Amino acid sequence: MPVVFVAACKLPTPFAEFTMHGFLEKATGREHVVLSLGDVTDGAPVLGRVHSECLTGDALFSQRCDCGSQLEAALQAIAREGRGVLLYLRQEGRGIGLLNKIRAYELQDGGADTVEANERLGFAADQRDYAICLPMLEHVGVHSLRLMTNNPRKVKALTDMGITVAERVPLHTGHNPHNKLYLATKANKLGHMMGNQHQSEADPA
Ligand SMILES: Nc1nc2c(ncn2[C@@H]2O[C@H](COP(=O)(O)OP(=O)(O)OP(=O)(O)O)[C@@H](O)[C@H]2O)c(=O)[nH]1
Ligand SMILES: [Zn+2]
Repeated sequence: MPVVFVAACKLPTPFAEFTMHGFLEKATGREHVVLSLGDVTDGAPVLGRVHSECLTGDALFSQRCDCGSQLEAALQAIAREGRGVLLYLRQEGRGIGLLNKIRAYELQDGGADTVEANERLGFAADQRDYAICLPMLEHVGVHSLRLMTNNPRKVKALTDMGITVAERVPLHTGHNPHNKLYLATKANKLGHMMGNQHQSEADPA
């Protein structure tokens, strides 16, 4: 088992009182969490978000990306529904870590885009591995998601490991003048879907 469950507690937030489930990834020592709300074990597709850590956007209000705004919007949507899960994965900088992300930002300050910067540093454009999601979702009893994301590779990664993604729910928020090029590059080079169309299993356009 790549991750082991360690402990769970209540997590009151401005949006709702979630339950926070903590996990340890044995190979790396990374600590991940799932926030859950309501009964997510009844088998019906669960509104969910698989969020990759972004210290700058999630905690420090950076406008270089859309992460903080997406995190808040996802938690609000789950709270509105009264039911859902958010996986917070410690995959900072698409898996390259905070200091390398700062190196990548430095290159971007000199004109590189987000993909070129990673490649110049010797990394793939996206080094994330979603394998840990399966045991985390199994632990909280979720097998089917309505996934809030614009990233089709995230949908494919979860589907390939046996999670049903019943619907992709677009998550367009946090656009500002500082992240215009960043978002355009995600759409052009990383395949992110910037349209607002919801996609369901029955309608996999
Ligand atoms: N290497 C690198 N990582 C970045 C950069 N900007 C944001 N990130 C990281 O990218 C991750 C978020 O990925 P995104 O590509 O923004 O979005 P996503 O998770 O693939 O897709 P969504 O589900 O639609 O949000 C976080 O781990 C951020 O720290 C960057 O310029 N370089
Ligand atoms: Zn970010």
